[in-house]
Amino acid sequence: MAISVQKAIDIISNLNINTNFEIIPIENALTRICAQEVIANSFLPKFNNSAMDGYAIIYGNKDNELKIIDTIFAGDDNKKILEENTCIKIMTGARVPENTSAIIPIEDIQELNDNKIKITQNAKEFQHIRYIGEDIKKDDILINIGEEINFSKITLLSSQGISHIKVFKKPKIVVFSSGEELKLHYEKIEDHQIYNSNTPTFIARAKELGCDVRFIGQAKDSIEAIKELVENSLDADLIITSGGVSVGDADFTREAFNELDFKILFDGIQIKPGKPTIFGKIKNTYILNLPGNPLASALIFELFGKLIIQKLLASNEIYQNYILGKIDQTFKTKKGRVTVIPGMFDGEYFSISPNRSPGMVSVLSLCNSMIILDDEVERIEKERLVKILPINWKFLSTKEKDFYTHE
Ligand SMILES: Nc1nc2c(c(=O)[nH]1)N[C@H]1C(S)=C(S)[C@@H](COP(=O)(O)OP(=O)(O)OC[C@H]3O[C@@H](n4cnc5c(N)ncnc54)[C@H](O)[C@@H]3O)O[C@H]1N2
Ligand code: MOO
Repeated sequence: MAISVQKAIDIISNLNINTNFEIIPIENALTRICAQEVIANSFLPKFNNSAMDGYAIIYGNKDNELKIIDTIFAGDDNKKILEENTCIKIMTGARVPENTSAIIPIEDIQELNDNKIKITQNAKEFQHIRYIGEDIKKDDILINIGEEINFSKITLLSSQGISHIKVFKKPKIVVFSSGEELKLHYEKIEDHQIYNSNTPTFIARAKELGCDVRFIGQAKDSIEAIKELVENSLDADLIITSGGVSVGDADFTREAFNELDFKILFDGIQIKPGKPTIFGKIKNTYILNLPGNPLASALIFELFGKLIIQKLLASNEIYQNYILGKIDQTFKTKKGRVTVIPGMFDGEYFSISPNRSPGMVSVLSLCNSMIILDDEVERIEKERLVKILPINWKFLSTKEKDFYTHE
């Protein structure tokens, strides 16, 4: 029995995932999910320092002639302090003398004789001093468990001198295909045969999402052949396959799974396209069987498969997020089932893809997003705001959101 979209999401978000971790150099950590709370071990800046090339002064002396008594470069361990009516030349990033109360940029002074300067512009007390800890405080949480290590996290880690980080192991995903009419792109095909485009799509997308992906081939149309491929892959966290589950005479996938003690988590989702989606588990390996129709399988992958992968990655972003944009045309549809509509969002308007039959392969190459209509929607007026779910940009949320477009 097909379940609701909400129920499918609940099942996915409540999956109990066994996670493993490893410790790796931060250089290799990009896109990995952090498995530890990273705490700042020092203040940043570590010391008060100059934000400008200029002169450290005592603010109360700003209207006087000031004698230059020293020069400090970034990295110097200079302990000299200012005396009345003196200044110290200082470079950007250098530690400021302890009693500095302003930095005067080099552009704002006039050089006088006798190694003296005069300030020619207005100055404010404490200007151009970067204070200890104003950026990061010691013991601040820098990265939470479940956050993805991206470039800006690498900035944090390296700024603290953290060389290694604990991350969750990449999930192992196995992809195989069934359906003897399908040939892989490197095989010769006859006129009556078609290329398998789903399998390479899942492989590419699972890799993009940060998984270790293994392709184990094409099953012949027999229960035994499919069983063999599945049994061979039970070391994986997730097996993704497509097709072979509808009512056709050559649809053996379902029987093969059943013979392997398949525990069904859901069998069918009340959604269009993509109803014949099956998700379950054989031993410790999840199995996602997507519809054979290429567009249906790709959209279902985006809506549900991506969330399953986020769970397996141990990411804390396990829900869809959306962007609000206007629809560029009035749209009519039949109500009664949640509908996924692919389209192109240009930053302001969402344009529904004119082609969107579930069996098409070309559609998503011209789309960057989708909208999800709830089962009550019959008509959406032009210019109305709709909730746009990005497809090939990762735009997810740590909180579950209502992403339906309501009438
Ligand atoms: N009598 C009925 N027929 C169908 C129903 C139905 O309810 N009653 N549902 C239709 C819907 S909706 C879908 S979706 C498909 C689901 O079929 P399967 O998931 O079992 O997939 P297949 O029958 O194997 O293939 C369907 C279609 O997709 C093409 N395909 C399959 N795999 C690939 C691949 N790896 N790469 C490219 N294209 C693929 C396949 O050639 C078929 O054209 O069933 C409908 N029929
Ligand atoms: O529902 Mo099928 O999933 O239209 O392609």
